[in-house]
Order: sequence, then structure tokens, then C-alpha cells
Amino acid sequence: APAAPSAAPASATTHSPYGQLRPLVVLSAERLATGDLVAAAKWGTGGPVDDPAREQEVLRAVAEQARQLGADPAVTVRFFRDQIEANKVVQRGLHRAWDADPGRAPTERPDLGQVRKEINRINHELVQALADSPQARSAPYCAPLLTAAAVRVRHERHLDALHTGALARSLRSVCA
Ligand SMILES: C=C(O[C@@H]1C=C(C(=O)O)C=C[C@H]1O)C(=O)O
Repeated sequence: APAAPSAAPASATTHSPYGQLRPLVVLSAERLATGDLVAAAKWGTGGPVDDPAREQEVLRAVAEQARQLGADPAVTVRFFRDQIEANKVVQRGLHRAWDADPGRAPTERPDLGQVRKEINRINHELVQALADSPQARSAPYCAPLLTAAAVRVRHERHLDALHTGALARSLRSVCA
């Protein structure tokens, strides 16, 4: 019988440090893009941006997934607290912009349940990317590589100032 494959995830052993960090940045930008949809879903409902019950559910789920992957649940939860704060930065920023200029406000309301399914999918990929990147995150040059990846993603995705600031907020605890 062929030898069993190594238990270590291929991406953790074969990716360069930049290759480990870049997925975290790409997925964080994707997660932030959902903030636009969540902001639209909540706009005009009178409901708050903050949903502490949903946040606890997200943190519980990602901690559980981290445990299953043999990753550090505390590191994972800290990372996701930043992801959640960053998402709220986007939502509040958009609500302020729409208050100031109602002509820019969305005219359709996305289904928050559907958007959360998309967020759950991204969360899952983010926990995996975090679990695959311990070497890069503890490297002394983590911060400059992370910044380089963020600058690149900002250009690729044409991020505005609001989303660029939120992206930096979302990545605050990536490097050890
Ligand atoms: C994205 C949402 O808005 C906020 C941000 C959350 C997140 O980033 O996971 C969760 C709950 C809310 O406090 C949401 O309500 O789903």
C-alpha cells in the first residue's frame, strides 16, 4: 500500500511565508465586502449594527473548528474579534455615508440570513488559513509581509479608504 500522506497540511509546509499570509488578507477583504451587504440589510430597519448574540455564535463556531484542526482556539478567537470589529467599521461607515447622502443608500435589502451563510463560509476558510500559517505569523518579518499583501489586495480590489482602514483593523493580531 502507498505510504500515508503526511498529516501536516500541504499549504503549511510548502507555502512561503508570503503565501501563508496572503490568503488571510484576501479572505479578510472578502469578509469585509460582506459588511456592505450586512449594512444594506440593516439599513432603515432601525436595528443596531451590533448583534452580540450572533458574535458569540461566530466565536463559538470558529473556536470549535480551530480545536478540530488542532489549532489554537484563543488565537483564533482573538483574530475573529478583530474581524468582527472591522466588519462593524464598514457597516457604521456606510450608514454614516448614507445618512449624509441618502441618494447613495441602497434601495434593496439583502436577506441577512443569506449573507450570514456567506460569512460562515468565509469564516471556515479563514480558520483554515490561520491554522495553516503559524510559521509566517511568528516570523520576525511577518508585519512587512502582511502589509505588502494588504497593499496588493487593496489595489486588486480597488478598496476605498473605509475598506482599507477596516482591512488593517481586521489584520491587527495576525502577526505574533
Ligand atoms: C456582520 C454582522 O454584523 C456584526 C458583525 C458580525 C461579524 O462580523 O460576524 C456579527 C454580528 C454583528 O455584531 C451581522 O450581524 O451578521
